[in-house]
Amino acid sequence: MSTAVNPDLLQERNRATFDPSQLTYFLYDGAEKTKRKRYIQNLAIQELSRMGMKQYATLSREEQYKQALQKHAYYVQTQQRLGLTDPHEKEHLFQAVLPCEASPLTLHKSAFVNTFAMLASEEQKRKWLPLMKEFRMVGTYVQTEMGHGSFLRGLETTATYDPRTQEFVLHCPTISSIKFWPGGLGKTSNSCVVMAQLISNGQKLGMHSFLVQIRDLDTHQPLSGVTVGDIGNKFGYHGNDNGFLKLDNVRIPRENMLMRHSQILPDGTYVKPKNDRLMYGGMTSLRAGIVGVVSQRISMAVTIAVRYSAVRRQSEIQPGGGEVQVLDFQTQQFRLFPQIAVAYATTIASRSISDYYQRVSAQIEKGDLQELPMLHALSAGLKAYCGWICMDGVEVCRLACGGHGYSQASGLPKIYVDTTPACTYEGENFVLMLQTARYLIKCCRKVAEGEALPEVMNFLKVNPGEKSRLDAQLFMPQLIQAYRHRAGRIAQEVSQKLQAAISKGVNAGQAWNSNSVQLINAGKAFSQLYLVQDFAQTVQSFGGKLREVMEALWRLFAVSGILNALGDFMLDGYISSQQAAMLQQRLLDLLSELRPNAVALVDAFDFPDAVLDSALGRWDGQVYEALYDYSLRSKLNEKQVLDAYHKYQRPFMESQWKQNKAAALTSRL
Ligand SMILES: CCC/C=C/C(=O)SCCNC(=O)CCNC(=O)[C@H](O)C(C)(C)COP(=O)([O-])OP(=O)([O-])OC[C@H]1O[C@@H](n2cnc3c(N)ncnc32)[C@H](O)[C@@H]1OP(=O)([O-])[O-]
Ligand SMILES: Cc1cc2nc3c(=O)[nH]c(=O)nc-3n(C[C@H](O)[C@H](O)[C@H](O)COP(=O)(O)OP(=O)(O)OC[C@H]3O[C@@H](n4cnc5c(N)ncnc54)[C@H](O)[C@@H]3O)c2cc1C
Repeated sequence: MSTAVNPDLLQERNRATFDPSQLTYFLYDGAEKTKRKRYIQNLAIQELSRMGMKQYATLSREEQYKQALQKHAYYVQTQQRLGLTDPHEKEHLFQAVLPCEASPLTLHKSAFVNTFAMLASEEQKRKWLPLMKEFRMVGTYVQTEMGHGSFLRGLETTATYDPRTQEFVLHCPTISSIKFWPGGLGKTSNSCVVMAQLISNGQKLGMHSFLVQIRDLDTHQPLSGVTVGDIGNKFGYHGNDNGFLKLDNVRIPRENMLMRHSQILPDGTYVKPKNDRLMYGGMTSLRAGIVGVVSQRISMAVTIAVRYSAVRRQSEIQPGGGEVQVLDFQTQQFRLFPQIAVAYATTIASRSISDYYQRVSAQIEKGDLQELPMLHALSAGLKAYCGWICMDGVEVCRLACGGHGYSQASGLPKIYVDTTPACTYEGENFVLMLQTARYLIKCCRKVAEGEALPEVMNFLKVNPGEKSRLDAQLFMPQLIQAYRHRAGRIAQEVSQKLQAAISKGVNAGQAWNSNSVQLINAGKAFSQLYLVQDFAQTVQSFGGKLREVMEALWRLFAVSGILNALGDFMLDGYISSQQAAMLQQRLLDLLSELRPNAVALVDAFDFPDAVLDSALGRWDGQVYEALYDYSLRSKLNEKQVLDAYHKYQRPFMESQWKQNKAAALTSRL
């Protein structure tokens, strides 16, 4: 394969008006840390290549599972060998080892060990954490059942305390109570944190967590009373053995209930937690983390699509003027540039929600639960909103690559199937957004009662007759104010509708359901406002040329967000039709303004080729060579004439000939 860089890509890089390495340093916290990231990733990529790892897309499901295990083992061992302690460095390594390749061991640390550490008492941690950390216990987080995932209070698996033996009896009483979906459960885990309804002294005490061993630690055979296995092929995620688990009167010692927040005493007496939502802490942590996962996925997808669009030449703009880079079509820019903006906006939001999570967790550790509701509302809303826009964005990128985007060689199907479940796992997005809306409605009531709100919620104090002062300059404060007004107006309006329905005697549940489409819209508007504000704040920290480019990108994010939900902004007359027309024109101007920097903006993400795993998104732009090479490696090309030809195709063809011969004979008679 040629080693030269495609001349179109070279020219794109030369015409950029800013230095992309400045942006790379922003993303990876400086030049030194960027260098270190590159060292770690290159090392892993080279070592894995020497170990003979195969391209994910060319493997069968079983092979994907096996290779994911092999790679995950390499990931943990390399972490240890390099003495990595910084979580970012671990993430860089992980990205290079398992890029969008689901691993059966992912949940061991992120969900099993972390949830255990959050919910176990100090004594329990002393006993079990070492076994978990040295992978003697390999585990996952087992909550969802066949019949219930969203509505946790509906879970049916029971943990009944038996004071005579001081044990819990874990039992799945119905087919719908079989645990279903947990990652790594089917074949890999020997232990798990199980969520079950606690029953003691005949009292139902709600959902609690239990440490349950499901397989023998040496033979790996399922223990007595345990039926466990893989749930079968899915939409994607094939490296992961998402599993089912049926517990049939399985007994575990009393000490296996995770007792940090609530306890069962030996005689069966129940000690309540300070706040029963603390049990949900593991989910909150994962939701905050998912914003980072999906932002990485859209960043990868848009890198591929923009580089490919710079290399791909097809059709003429000027008849006879020669074929142009497809990136020069306004429609291509209209599809792709907002995705670059989404990639940066969500990356920035992922950092701030992660910082906020750390801050509030530290307060919770000290017993201060004041910010828990806000953390829940924000992590749920951002997980859902960013999940949606990143999933949609990945698909936009795939479609923008035309036919080749449909090939696994593009890397885009692999990214898509790895992004889309983020809209379902860790809380189905609509369900989560309704939780955010629940918080917004509570805040609206506070406004009505004249109570103080947290600073970030002050947008709910809406000025009803307000008109936008937006003009063609697209000043930051006016754009942000548009989002504040819209989010406040929608939340207040739906809050009033709920109040009105309730005062007419409609019960609260019915009133909620009848307004839930608008409640979702309120949650989205709030989450979008958060992204717009957060992105704006970051842009203001840049200087020089970089600031100019990032301000244009921010404006594109803000303007396209308004245009995509124009009704929301115009319904109460806040934005006039003249302003809407002005925004439509300014959006097109922004596309032209950003055009020279499109490639530099995606280059700044600094994804190695092995991470993108894409014939279309290669750094050197040699896409046709890579596509052809991928095709030649197709398993179907291993033989010139396949067995299937002799077994099915030829007999079928011959049967058709015979039929036709018979028909010809009949017609002659
Ligand atoms: C890598 C892939 C790994 C995947 C793993 C998985 O998928 S694992 C499986 C992932 N599965 C899922 O994610 C399942 C999704 N489902 C759920 O999380 C819950 O069923 C629910 C939150 C939807 C409702 O729960 P519910 O019926 O108990 O609650 P309710 O509506 O009656 O509200 C009661 C109060 O609780 C509050 N509150 C709620 N959550 C939290 C929290 N985390 N923190 C703090 N607070 C929270 C709420 O604000 C409300 O406060 P208020 O207003 O009364 O002061
Ligand atoms: C790849 C993957 C990995 C997973 N990993 C794990 C894991 O490790 N551990 C684990 O325990 N689980 C896991 N899950 C399960 C996952 O958490 C659940 O599927 C998820 O929480 C959604 O629940 P559900 O399947 O019951 O959806 P449902 O609730 O049945 O959703 C169906 C529809 O009903 C709607 N709906 C439900 N309730 C409401 C409501 N109150 N208001 C409005 N609409 C509603 C939803 O919006 C959705 O449109 C995983 C799932 C996937 C796909």
